[in-house]
Amino acid sequence: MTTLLQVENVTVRFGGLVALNNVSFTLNPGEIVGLIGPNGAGKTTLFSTLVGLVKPSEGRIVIEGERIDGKRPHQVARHGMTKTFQNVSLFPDMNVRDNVVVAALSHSNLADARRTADAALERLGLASIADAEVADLTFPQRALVEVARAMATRARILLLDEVMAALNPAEMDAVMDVLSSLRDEGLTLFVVEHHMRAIMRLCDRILALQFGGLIASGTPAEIAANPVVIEAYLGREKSKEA
Ligand SMILES: Nc1ncnc2c1ncn2[C@@H]1O[C@H](COP(=O)(O)OP(=O)(O)OP(=O)(O)O)[C@@H](O)[C@H]1O
Repeated sequence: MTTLLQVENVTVRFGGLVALNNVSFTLNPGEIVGLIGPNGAGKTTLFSTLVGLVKPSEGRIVIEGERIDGKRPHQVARHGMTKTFQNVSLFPDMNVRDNVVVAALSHSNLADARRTADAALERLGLASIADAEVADLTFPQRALVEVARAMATRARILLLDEVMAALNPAEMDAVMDVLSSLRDEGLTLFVVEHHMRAIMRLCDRILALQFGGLIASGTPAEIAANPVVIEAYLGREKSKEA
């Protein structure tokens, strides 16, 4: 399979703190990859680094043969990778369509941006609420509008940062069905979610971070059975739930 994104030996230091330590992995077209790890493991830093909000201290990030590390977020978006923003991405005073139009304006004039926005809303089953105010939406609708905004940038790699955080299990299942269908159409999703059930059900592959380093990578079943991951993360979650 052709590699879409290649992350090679990426290290990020904030002063003396090593937030990411020599991280390497690839993402392929049409897969959903989860990123897990305890609080402070470096998940947000990795997402921010991928989209150009944080510059790596060392390493290379390559999309289809072109280096994107050191580029700014709007340039990275033009290479096809964008990220949702945890809880803060939507403009509450604007309606759903305009929230998505704003994202599409990064590459289009207004008329094209409106068409792109309407197509994304239609694709995600949100056409009927295009004129609704964001403040009036349910949590699952908000989650899908965030995904629509990311899609409207024409990204092929969507980094989803806890878009399902506020959802109940049934709502999560509905959003996961939509995400799976986007994957089946060829989009690549890289997902941070604290709900382990969602991560395990949704992802084709999972990467586990601890103290800024990748400690494991594998299918959900492999990750769930990995003693290092259980010790670092799942064990704590299980003991929290108990
Ligand atoms: N801008 C920054 N300046 C200094 N230190 C930072 C900065 N951003 C993150 N860090 C530190 O880097 C480490 C990794 O943080 P990060 O937020 O990436 O972890 P995380 O896995 O996303 O955690 P959480 O699950 O709590 O969101 C932490 O020790 C954090 O305090």
